Amino acid sequence: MQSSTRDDKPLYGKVAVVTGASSGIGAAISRQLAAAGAKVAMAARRENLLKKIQDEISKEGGAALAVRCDVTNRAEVKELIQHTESTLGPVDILVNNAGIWVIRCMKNLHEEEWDQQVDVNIKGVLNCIGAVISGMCERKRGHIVNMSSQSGKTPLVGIAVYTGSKFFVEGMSRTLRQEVCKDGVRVTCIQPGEVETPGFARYLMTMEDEQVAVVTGASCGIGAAISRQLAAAGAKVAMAARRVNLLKEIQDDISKEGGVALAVKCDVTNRAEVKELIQHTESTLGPVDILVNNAGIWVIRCMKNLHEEEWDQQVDVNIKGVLNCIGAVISGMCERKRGHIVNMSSENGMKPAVGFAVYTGSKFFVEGMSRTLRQEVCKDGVRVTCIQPGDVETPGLATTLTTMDDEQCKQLYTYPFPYPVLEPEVIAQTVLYAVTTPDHVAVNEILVQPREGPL
Ligand SMILES: NC(=O)C1=CN([C@@H]2O[C@H](COP(=O)(O)OP(=O)(O)OC[C@H]3O[C@@H](n4cnc5c(N)ncnc54)[C@H](OP(=O)(O)O)[C@@H]3O)[C@@H](O)[C@H]2O)C=CC1
Ligand SMILES: N[C@@H](C=O)C(=O)O
Repeated sequence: MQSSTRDDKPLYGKVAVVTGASSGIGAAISRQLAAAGAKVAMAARRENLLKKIQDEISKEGGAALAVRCDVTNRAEVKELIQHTESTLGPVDILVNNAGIWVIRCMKNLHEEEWDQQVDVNIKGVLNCIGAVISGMCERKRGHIVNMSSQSGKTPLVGIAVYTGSKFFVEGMSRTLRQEVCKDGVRVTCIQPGEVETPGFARYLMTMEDEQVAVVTGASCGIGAAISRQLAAAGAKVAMAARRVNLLKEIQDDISKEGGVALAVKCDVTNRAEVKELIQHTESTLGPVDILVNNAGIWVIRCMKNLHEEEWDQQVDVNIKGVLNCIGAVISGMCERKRGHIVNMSSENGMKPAVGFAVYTGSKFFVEGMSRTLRQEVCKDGVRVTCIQPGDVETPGLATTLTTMDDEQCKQLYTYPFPYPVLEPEVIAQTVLYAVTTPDHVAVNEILVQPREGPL
């Protein structure tokens, strides 16, 4: 069995187990992980299909192992992991992809189908986690990726038991994440919409053609990282903020790297300035393909302390500023039948946090508006993505946490954090991933947090 020889591959030397690997998403995941340098144990009941994929991966210079396994059989799952570990090494990544669904209303009472879906989608996932979790925690390293579904978030007539099983995956995953986050183990849920398998092999994260992106809040922190990343991927980037001196420094850096960037002074709370930003961008770089609404501010202070001017500032930037930018690009994007709006939300768009009430409200606004806008423009060729970061090391984070004067909040939040937080580049990568997927693909939400700071 050949294994990856180049150690510049991101998963070089890692061992991955992928269930449901004989077709569809599981086969595509296996190929992608092998191409990234991992040694992949592919598990499914149809061993003949696995061996075909194994041969294809080997011809590409990858390392794959075909293992017949029915995930509903705990003994077979334990054998799968033992065989993998003795052949390839300790398991670093488990992808619980095996799953089945039947489209039939419950009132038609095909209870044996209920049992089958529970056995594969719930017990099968638990069997696999049970076989790897102790080893991962002992090694202080591991990643469990559970294939959930859009049905893990919203109900759909005819697939009640399937939906229930994916809600199980979501709930169990969120709890397991909290349990093992300090053991060096990460837990990720993937929530696909309809997927036409067989898979597609095009490598993501590269831009098909020169696209024009506008990034607000680009003078530092996450916005600066996004600008650099998009420019490096080939986009022409208009960077907007009030501190144009900082923008110009970043523009120079990008130019030295051979990229194309424009520094534009703009206060997103000023609608006229935003319209001028877009007009200048379109006349200089071309029609706007991507808008990244990144500019945002927050103040850590309990509402009862009544700093109402801070409330207004956060509403003006995080809500009105976002609306001003969308208002300046949405018609053009719909006319061109092409566009991508990326709204920088936050983990605080998903949960409350003492001291962040108005900020949290602004991010909940972003989430609700984005979900609705997405439905309005999805047939106009326009996509809307929300990025939901946990704590990210930026000037904003450092400033707000070190200048906090609210006693109640000072008891709650320490800085630096007791665990590693995210780098701005990590968030920039999520934006690049979302905007480089093919037009028919919509990455709607990406929640990315410090491993030890899960929701
Ligand atoms: N850091 C974190 O932990 C997290 C941040 N986020 C979100 O990420 C985004 C960026 O945060 P982060 O990089 O940390 O913040 P920073 O404070 O480091 O940077 C904020 C950026 O926004 C710009 N900005 C602020 N107000 C305005 C305005 N009125 N008009 C134009 N630009 C403005 C600033 O530029 P200038 O002052 O030059 O105008 C700066 O470039 C925000 O939306 C934030 O809510 C979400 C989750 C976590
Ligand atoms: N880290 C928060 C801002 O400080 C956020 O999650 O947005």
